[in-house]
Amino acid sequence: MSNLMDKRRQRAADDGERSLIGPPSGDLLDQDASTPWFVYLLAFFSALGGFLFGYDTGVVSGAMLLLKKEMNLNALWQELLVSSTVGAAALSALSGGSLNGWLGRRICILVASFIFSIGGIVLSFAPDKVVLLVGRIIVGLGIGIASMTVPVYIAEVSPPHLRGQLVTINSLFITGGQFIASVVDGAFSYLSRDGWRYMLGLSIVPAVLQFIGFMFLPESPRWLLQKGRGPEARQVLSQIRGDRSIDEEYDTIRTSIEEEEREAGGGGLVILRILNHGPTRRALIVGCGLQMFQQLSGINTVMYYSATILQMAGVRDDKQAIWLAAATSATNFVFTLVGVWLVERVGRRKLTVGSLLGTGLSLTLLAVGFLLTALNSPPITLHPVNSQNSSCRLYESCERCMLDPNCGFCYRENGTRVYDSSCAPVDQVSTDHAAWGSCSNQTEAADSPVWAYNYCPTSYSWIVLLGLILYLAFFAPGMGTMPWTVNSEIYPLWARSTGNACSAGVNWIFNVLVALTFLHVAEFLTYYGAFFMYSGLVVLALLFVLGCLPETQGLQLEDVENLFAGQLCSCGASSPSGSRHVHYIRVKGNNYLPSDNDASDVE
Ligand SMILES: O[C@H]1[C@H](O)[C@@H](O)[C@H](O)[C@@H](O)[C@H]1O
Repeated sequence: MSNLMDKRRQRAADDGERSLIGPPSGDLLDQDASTPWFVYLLAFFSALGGFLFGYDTGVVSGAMLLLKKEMNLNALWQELLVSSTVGAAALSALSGGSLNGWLGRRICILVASFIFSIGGIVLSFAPDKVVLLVGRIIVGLGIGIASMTVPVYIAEVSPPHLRGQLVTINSLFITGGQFIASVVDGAFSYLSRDGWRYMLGLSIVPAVLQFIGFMFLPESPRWLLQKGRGPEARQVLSQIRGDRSIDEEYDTIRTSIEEEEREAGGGGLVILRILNHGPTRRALIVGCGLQMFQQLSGINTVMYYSATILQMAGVRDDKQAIWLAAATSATNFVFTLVGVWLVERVGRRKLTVGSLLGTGLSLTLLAVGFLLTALNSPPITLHPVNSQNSSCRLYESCERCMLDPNCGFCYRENGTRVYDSSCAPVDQVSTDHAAWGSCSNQTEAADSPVWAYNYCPTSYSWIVLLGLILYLAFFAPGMGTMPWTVNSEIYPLWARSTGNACSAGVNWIFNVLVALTFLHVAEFLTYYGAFFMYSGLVVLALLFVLGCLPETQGLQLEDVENLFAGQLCSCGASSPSGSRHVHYIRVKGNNYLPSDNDASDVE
């Protein structure tokens, strides 16, 4: 298929020479033309899917604080309510590929927003934990479809020079959803009865808004053309491109679909065709690799663990911790905005490489903070007699005690001095207090002992806090956004739905894996070991990106495939300008006659 791109580029160059206005880079011309507001409207309504993804994954932590008290949820049920959504998202993202190719992007977004609405209703009226679980699974099904469809839809309707920015807006909406969820969690945490119903139910508002919006918004012109619905595609394209001539873009898409279909060899399972075809196979490896490394960089662990990091730093009050956790999501959101701003300025590759470098260093800083904390872990001074038949009596220091999920560290403090410390078993119903002893009934009194379930008091908490902020500042603009953006643009049309379904599925699978393994990894490797391990994984990610991620900035979607023509890890070497498709604008009565409608001479 790279031959076909070469042919097209050759023709483009020839045409450029013939053109009276010369062969300027089409990207420059595209950038000069103003972008119709309609494209922004489309991006906004689609990105509501990203918002719901962020809201529904983020809101559960605050809702759980209330739910576990009201419904007496044990650790297994809490785990189930969190992971079931992510697990369901993995399954629906994987199956969303065929749905997307068959029904189209628009219908899939409508289906996702319908599912989100039903999920929100089920959750907010749930009478018991089983119905809650059903609601969380329904919401997960919506998240999976939205996470793979929305970036594809935005990429397909965007003009090339804005594509990166508009798709990255979807990631901005994801972190925005997580931020709003944390604010809603904070606000409703004061409502101890039924507060969770509002937290979980509020997602109905954006879901319904998106559903109504998409009843009136058009299908992707690329999908329409692929289905042979040319006139409709032409109509949508002229609607989203405003006054600009769409002939060149329309013909490029049409020709490329025809050539793709001829060369990729029709029938058969798309995934098998992808695997048998070098360039798409390589694109799939890059896409899935990016999504895998996004999760292996530990973002969700760091976000989830931020509440504990804040407790380590001395925040004792529950309410204060909830609001500071909102500040963590706000940091993630603000730095995603930096990504939206940078993506069309520095390109995807540089942004990802820079982000990984910073992420790796911040993870190392986090690990060093935890290492210093462990090395200076306070000793256990009290060994109450009734702890004899629990594993907690075996530990001599806070570090070992808090790493055991059955135990917590109970102590008093005087300034930075820790005294009267013991290792006590955790209450089976709630990890908020010990099963017995002085930490079993927590009071607000200033002299009451402190119950540290999964952390140790330390004077190095500032290093950990600094590591956390730096981590988010580096992760969010690059690794938080680029895996979604790059995946929306690296596959040819025939492989786009399936490619995105696979890579989004990989994202969700690694999301569950990291979440389910973190506590065990911490138990075996300690916290600093776990964070050193994540930094090691980031080094691998960096090597992968340096070797394999080509720059897709400014290219028309139809030309991106060409970047994967060579050996897999020579991708990094390809320069965008070397493979850039040459466009030129047809000027009526100048280099373009109204009767000139031959696709072959417009490329
Ligand atoms: O891109 C997003 C974003 O970075 C979120 O903060 C994270 O929770 C998701 O797992 C990730 O896919």
